[in-house]
Formats: sequence, structure tokens, C-alpha cells
Amino acid sequence: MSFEQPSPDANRIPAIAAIGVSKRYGRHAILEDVHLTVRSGEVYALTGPNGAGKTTLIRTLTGLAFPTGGQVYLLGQNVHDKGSRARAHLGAVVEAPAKFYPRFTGQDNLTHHAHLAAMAPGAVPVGRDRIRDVLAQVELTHMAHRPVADYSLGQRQRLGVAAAILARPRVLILDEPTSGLDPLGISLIHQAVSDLAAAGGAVLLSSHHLREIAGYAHTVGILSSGRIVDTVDLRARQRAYRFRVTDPARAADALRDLPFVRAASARTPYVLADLRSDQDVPRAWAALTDAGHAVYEAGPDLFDLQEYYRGRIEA
Ligand SMILES: Nc1ncnc2c1ncn2[C@@H]1O[C@H](COP(=O)(O)OP(=O)(O)OP(=O)(O)O)[C@@H](O)[C@H]1O
Repeated sequence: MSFEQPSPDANRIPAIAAIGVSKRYGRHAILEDVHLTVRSGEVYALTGPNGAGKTTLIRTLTGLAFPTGGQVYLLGQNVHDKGSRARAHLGAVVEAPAKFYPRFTGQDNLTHHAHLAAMAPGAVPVGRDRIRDVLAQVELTHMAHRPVADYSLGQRQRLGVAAAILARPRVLILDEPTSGLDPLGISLIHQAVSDLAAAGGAVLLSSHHLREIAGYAHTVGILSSGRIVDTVDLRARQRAYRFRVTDPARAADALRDLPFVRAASARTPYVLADLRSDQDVPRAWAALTDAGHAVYEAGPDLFDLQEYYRGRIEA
């Protein structure tokens, strides 16, 4: 598969694509055959135990580290062969907290970032209004004219995210952007990330905060010992309904081909169905009854990412 060819439909090119990425330090394998894709408008959360390789993967995705094998493409450009073109639309915080000039104010640091961003090929200029807006978005307006040396660690972290989103990047990559932040800081970062994705940006971030991830990420990649052991489509999980029946496997067969059922599977004693909307629940129930199944219970299949993660990591 080549991402270098111009595509008739640019939106079909993944914003981030890792293809068979591996990384070794000496004889020690840190990443093994990692494949992942993040599309425009998607928030992809990378999680996994300490030492799983998340930071190494993020450094490789942003071009800061070179893979031993495989390739990484940002918007179709190989980040290790065509670094400046690939990173032209990238905003990132990889080393936390991001580096700033401590004696400059937060606003002056962002102005400096805006000048740097303006040098990228195809850059859209960042005006003063935008700087004011991002400072407000991370609730640092009151600190805008104070030197960064006066900022707390959490405030510096928020300024780092403000700098990363300043030029409205089409791709945003953040390594643990919420670690060490207070609850307000965490929700500000989540809102900023969600807004960028809603405007069509692609976001990949790493986090250990599973409960929060479950609230706003679309996809969760679980990295364990350098491998993506699972990719969870949270939207599909949260759309799932379950019906308690006596023969879940046969009930899944009865549902699978119906036009309003995206997917169906058995998890004894339930048949799970990914339905297009709530209104399809009675239709699915009727279809099961028509196929001879007695339905004893029906309702949303509440997905517990924390529980699921524990199962995948301990499996
Ligand atoms: N420069 C390096 N040289 C040798 N080994 C390294 C290097 N950088 C990272 N490692 C090793 O790679 C493994 C993965 O580290 P990494 O920091 O990517 O994990 P992580 O998933 O981000 O962990 P955490 O959740 O604790 O931040 C660890 O065993 C680490 O010791």
C-alpha cells in the first residue's frame, strides 16, 4: 500500500498510519509489528501498562525516534523520509511539560510558537486573536502576561497543549497530556481535544485514565509489551444492546443480516447487537421472537473500559 500517491479523495488517507512499526534498543525489542490508523475527526487513545512502549511509539509516530522496521505516515507523508512535509500539519507534546522560555510570558512564548508554525509549508497564519482564544481555552488568560517561570507544573502542561493546538493542526499527538493535572485541567484538555476532533482534526494521545478516555475517545489501542493487543471501537461498544436468550449463538445468526444491525455476537447468556439507534431495539426484539427465541431481558450493554482493559492485560 502506498500513501505517497496523490489520492482522488484526500479524506480517505489516514491522518496517522503506522505500518508494521518495530523498534529495538540493542537486543531489546520495545515495539513489535505495530499497526495503527487514525482518521480525521477521530480521537485515538493509546493505553497500556508502564513500560509497554507508549512513549517510544509516540516518539516514533512524531518522527523523533526512528523505527527499526516499518513506516509511519502523517497525512500520507512518510515522517522519517519527508519530515518537514509530514510534520507541517502536526501539533504535538511529546516531552512533558513542553519546553518554554521561562523568562518570557505565556503569551510571548505562544507568539514565538506562532512564528515557528508560520514557517511550515502551507501554514495558515496564527493571529493574536487565536493566541488569546487558546489561552482562554486552557484557562490561562490570567497568567498570559506572567513569565512561564511563575507557572505551576500543571499550568505549564496546559500551556504546552495550547501551543500544540495553536495552529489548528490537522494531526495532534500528545503523550500523557493529563498526567498530574487537577480535575479542571483534565476536563479542559479533554474539551480542547474533542473540539479539535470535531473540527476534523485527528488526535492520538496516551493516557492511563481509562474512565476519562471512555468518555471522549472514539478508539482505544491497548499496548502491552510493545504490541497492540487490542483496538477497541468505543462508539460501537457504547451502541451495543444485549438480549438474554437461551441460545445466544443462534440468536446472533438471526440478527446478523438485518439491515439495522451493524454486528451481532454471542456472549452467553446474551446476544449482543450493535444497532443503528434506540428505536431498533423493539425491531431486534421482534426479529428474535419471530425466529423462535424467547427474550427474557433487553437493555444497553454498558461497557466498562476499566474492566475490559484488566481482562485484556491479564489474559
Ligand atoms: N533510549 C532507550 N534505551 C533503552 N531502552 C529504552 C529507551 N527508551 C525506553 N526504553 C525502554 O523501553 C520500554 C518502553 O518504555 P516507554 O517509555 O516507551 O514505555 P511507556 O509505555 O511510555 O511507559 P510509562 O507508562 O511508564 O510512561 C521500557 O522498558 C524502557 O526502559
